[in-house]
Formats: sequence, structure tokens, C-alpha cells
Amino acid sequence: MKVTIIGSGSWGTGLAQVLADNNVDVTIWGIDESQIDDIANNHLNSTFFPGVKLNPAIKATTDLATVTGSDIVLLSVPTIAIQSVCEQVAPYLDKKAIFVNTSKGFHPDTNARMSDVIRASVPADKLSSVVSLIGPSHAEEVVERLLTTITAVSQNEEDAKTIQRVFSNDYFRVYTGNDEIGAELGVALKNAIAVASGILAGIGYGDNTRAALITRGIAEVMRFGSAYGGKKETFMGLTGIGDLIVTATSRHSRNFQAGYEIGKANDAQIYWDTNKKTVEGVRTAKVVHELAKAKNIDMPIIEEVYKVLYEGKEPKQSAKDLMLRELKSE
Ligand SMILES: NC(=O)C1=CN([C@@H]2O[C@H](COP(=O)(O)OP(=O)(O)OC[C@H]3O[C@@H](n4cnc5c(N)ncnc54)[C@H](OP(=O)(O)O)[C@@H]3O)[C@@H](O)[C@H]2O)C=CC1
Ligand SMILES: O=C(CO)COP(=O)(O)O
Repeated sequence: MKVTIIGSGSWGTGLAQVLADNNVDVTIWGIDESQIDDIANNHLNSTFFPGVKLNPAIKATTDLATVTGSDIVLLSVPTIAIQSVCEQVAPYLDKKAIFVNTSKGFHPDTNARMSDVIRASVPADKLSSVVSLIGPSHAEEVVERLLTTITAVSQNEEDAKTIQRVFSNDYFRVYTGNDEIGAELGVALKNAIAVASGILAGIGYGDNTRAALITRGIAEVMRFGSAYGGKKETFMGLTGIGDLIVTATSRHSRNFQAGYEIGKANDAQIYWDTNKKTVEGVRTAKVVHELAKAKNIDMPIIEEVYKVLYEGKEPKQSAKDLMLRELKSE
């Protein structure tokens, strides 16, 4: 089994650690020469995990020809780059490969889900199927081999089981699932709710607020996800409430961190002026704002995140407006 990981960022490196620990032949392909050199020769990815030793069996290269012969191609670049890396990779494949998606969000122009983007970008004779490997899983913890559970979601049960088998070990437990729509919408939307969680913490609100946010947040995710074809029970699993909990509460979350800075400043401009990290929830808030309007779905929390990010609304005013909305029963 040969696996190529596309992207030398934090999640690609974390998943390479899992595969190398499982004695799988794994190579990371990336565009940043110094990062690739660090992984290949020092067995470190100092940009993301300073001081954390990587399994020395992980190979790394900037040569895309390494993709030839791969049984599995795992994509770990931000959602904005998924289509372009698929188009770059496909010509190098000499057989059908399982494409593993790990990105959480939507296509930058079409708002399509990631599995649909991959299916549209990889020719059928190069694609066995798409499996999304998604769930509550901060790379910073996986690379340190802290116990993690995740789901391999696919329309193709056999390929989902292959990914389950290849990745599972005593610290990384993989479940399978087939609700691609529900799972991919769950992990995308939770990022926008995590931005809200960071904002509320940055303002100075406490644990009651966070519990309210998570509870009302999953209700919103479920409302949106089922309107777009997801199964209700999926939102109660790892790709729903599980991923929302970890992202809305963890110091590792870049969505939470971005929100925190915005809340502290009571202004989103600080994010637009300074952020250099991958923060998928920011664009997701815009996509959800548009898609919710199209189907008239009530999304009060994500709508306030949208207003803070894109209309200059003060976060403190947004929090008050959420509390003073028309009173409802649960
Ligand atoms: N980090 C995590 O814990 C988890 C992340 N995810 C998801 O995984 C996806 C990737 O995130 P993550 O790894 O954290 O992001 P990072 O920012 O850590 O890494 C992204 C990597 O992709 C590279 N990249 C960007 N564009 C291209 C391109 N066009 N061609 C080749 N490489 C490219 C970047 O290179 P450069 O820096 O040189 O631009 C960088 O090495 C996101 O959708 C995220 O939501 C999911 C679960 C966990
Ligand atoms: O998706 C993640 C954990 O499951 C990573 O979250 P962040 O992108 O907010 O760091």
C-alpha cells in the first residue's frame, strides 16, 4: 500500500505520523522546500510542531512524480486549493486511487462540498472513490499520539473500510459512515460556530455561555444539514457534535483563536489585518449565510458571525442581539 499526502501542513504531517506508525509506505508532497527538507532530513515539522519528533520512516518531497503508483492520495490542503491540487496530481496517477479528503469547508467559487469537488476534478479512470476522513482531531494531539477517534465517510463502503483498516491503531480509532452530505456539512459548519465560541470567550463570557453556544450551535448545524440532505443522527456523531465540541473548546483550534482575537478587540478588522493561518470557518460563515438565505433556514449564530466578519458589526452587540431575539421554546 503506497500513500501520498498532498500538503506538508499540520494535518498532513499528523496523518503521516499515523501511517508511518502503522508501517505504511507514506510520502508527503509539499511546495515549501524548507519544510520538506525539515521533514525528510530532520524528522521534524518545526513550523507547526516545534520539537516534536516525527516517525523517521515518513518520506517527503517537492517532486509531484512521487504520486505515481499511489493506492491512496490524501489531500491535506485548505479547501481553496483542493480543486487545483486534484488537477495537478491526476496526470501522475497510473491507476485508480482512493482520494482521501480531510478538508472542512466549501469550494471558493461554487460552494460545493469537498467530495463533489474531488469527483469533478479527478478523471474517472484515476479515481476509485472519495473517502472523507473527518472528525474531532487536532493535528497537534495526533502527532503526539494522543487518543483520537475519527470517521471514514464514503459512498463506497469497501474503500471506507480500506481507509479504516490502514489508519486505525491503538491511539487512532477510525469508524466508517456513509452519510457524506451530513458528515461534510457537520465538519464545515462547526468551524463557523467555533469562531463564535472564540469571540464569546474573547469578550469575556464564561462556561454557561459556551455550553449555550455549543447546544444552540448544533441545533443550527442540524437544521441546515438536514435541509441540505444530511441525516439527523449524523449530527449527533463524531462529524457533528464531536467535532463541534473539540473545535469550540480547544486552545489548538485556529477558528477559536481567530474568534478570540476578534472578541477581545470587539472588532473583526484585527483578523483581516493580521491572520496568516488556515481559518476555514471565516469563509464558511459567508457560504452558510448565502445557502441559508436560499432555503430560508434560521441560522442566528452563524448569521451574527457573518455580520461581525463581513459587515463590521461589533461582537458585543451581536451577543446581545442573540440574547434578545424573539423568545422561543426549545
Ligand atoms: N490542523 C488540523 O488539526 C486539522 C485540519 N483539518 C483541515 O485540513 C485542511 C488543511 O488544514 P491544515 O493542514 O491544518 O492547514 P495548514 O495551514 O497547517 O497547512 C496547509 C498546507 O497546505 C499547503 N498548501 C496550500 N495551498 C497549496 C497548494 N495550492 N498546493 C500545495 N500545497 C498547498 C500549505 O503550504 P504553504 O504553507 O506553503 O502555503 C500548507 O503546507 C483544512 O481544511 C482544515 O480544516 C482537519 C482536521 C484537523
Ligand atoms: O478541524 C479541526 C479539529 O477537528 C481543526 O480545527 P481548526 O481548523 O479550528 O484548528
